[in-house]
Amino acid sequence: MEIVPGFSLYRGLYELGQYAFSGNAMGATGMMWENLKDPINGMRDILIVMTVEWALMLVLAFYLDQVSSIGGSVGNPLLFFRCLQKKYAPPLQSSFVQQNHKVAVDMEKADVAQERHVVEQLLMDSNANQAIICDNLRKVYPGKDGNPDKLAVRGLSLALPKGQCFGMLGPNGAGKTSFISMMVGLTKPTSGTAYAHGMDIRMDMDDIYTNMGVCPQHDLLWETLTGKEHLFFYARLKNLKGAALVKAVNDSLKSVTLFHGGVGDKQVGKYSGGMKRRLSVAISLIGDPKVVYMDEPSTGLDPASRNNLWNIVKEAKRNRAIILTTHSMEEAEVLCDRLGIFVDGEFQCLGNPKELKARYGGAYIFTVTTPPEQESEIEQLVHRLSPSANKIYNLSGTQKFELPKQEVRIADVFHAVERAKSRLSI
Ligand SMILES: Nc1ncnc2c1ncn2[C@@H]1O[C@H](COP(=O)(O)OP(=O)(O)OP(=O)(O)O)[C@@H](O)[C@H]1O
Repeated sequence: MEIVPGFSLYRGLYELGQYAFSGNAMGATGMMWENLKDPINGMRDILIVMTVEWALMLVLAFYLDQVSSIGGSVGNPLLFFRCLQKKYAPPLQSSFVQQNHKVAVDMEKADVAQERHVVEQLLMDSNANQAIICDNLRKVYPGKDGNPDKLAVRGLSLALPKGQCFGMLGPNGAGKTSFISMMVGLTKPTSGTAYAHGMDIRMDMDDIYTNMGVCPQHDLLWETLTGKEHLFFYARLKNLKGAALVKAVNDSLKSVTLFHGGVGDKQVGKYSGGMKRRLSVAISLIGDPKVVYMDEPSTGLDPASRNNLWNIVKEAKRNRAIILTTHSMEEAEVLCDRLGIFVDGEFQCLGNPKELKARYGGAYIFTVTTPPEQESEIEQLVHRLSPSANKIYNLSGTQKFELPKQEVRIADVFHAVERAKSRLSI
């Protein structure tokens, strides 16, 4: 019975009480140290049992405490020990991780680290006059249906002055739209923040909106409204009124070449893709916003419409800060003063487009336009010239390929094209 902690405690107290009672009656002392050895009172066994049980209960209490904090692994004690091992494992040596004989070094690229440093300095300087400052911006989408969390943007730091167009160049799923969504207030950052002219995107979004323009990735237009009506609507949201409102709308239509011939008065449903995209850009620029975000503004446009749109953006960037996302290095080169290659939620490098191209560009870009039915012949020709050529663009007969520099000679490409001209309409 004494193995049960409550009974051993009771037995010990009882024996102490008995000794005290009889000692009191006989004018002697109560229990002494030497009485502990007496096998009749069993005090020694009681103390041993209680000491051992105290140690066991301590371990059990620690286990239950850890299990409840790990979350429901009572049925799997191994999981507990694995977690414990992980939790109390010695820290890894600095940023070196030895994995399967490969040494991975977690090191931020020099230009990205430099940008982070600039941002830190600017944040400490109360007179800093930057149009946009992003401070360690992170976006994590919680995992659903047992899938792990998705880290879409991993600690992005960026400073952008007025008059600069910054390009974010990256593949699908890199996190460009997630970044823009945070900047325009569609989603909240998981951590970090950003400032547009000193206003915090976490608290001052209402004020930021009055000075911000957005060209979303997909045109958000009403098919039954005219281009002009769209611009009137958005201009009024920017508090334009009276003559200033009419002038702003007409100037805007002219700037995107939708003014003449009454195009601005046609319903948007009748617009071509290029016209819709130009209207979206005009909407983003109406009301003279000081900060503009453009998410892949030229996606899906033919070369002529794209050039047209590029001219509009070039003109627009003069007195504002623009952040533009794109898949095209060519677009970034034409429009952007500075460029960041954005992959897997973080910048891989930052710099001006020429600098980055000189540093990393190992390929020629070969663009060719033919009637659509001759596309496959062009593709075969390119692969004969350069077996590992990569097609990066294809739209109604216009194809663009990346040819690795070490695989082709420019002269061979020109000769091949000259010969092909006799059979193809290049
Ligand atoms: N609401 C969401 N919930 C969960 N995951 C998301 C959500 N939105 C985006 N993601 C994931 O985050 C990652 C980044 O997506 P994002 O759309 O920002 O990339 P992107 O660079 O804009 O791609 P694209 O060029 O195709 O538009 C992707 O893996 C995507 O699947």
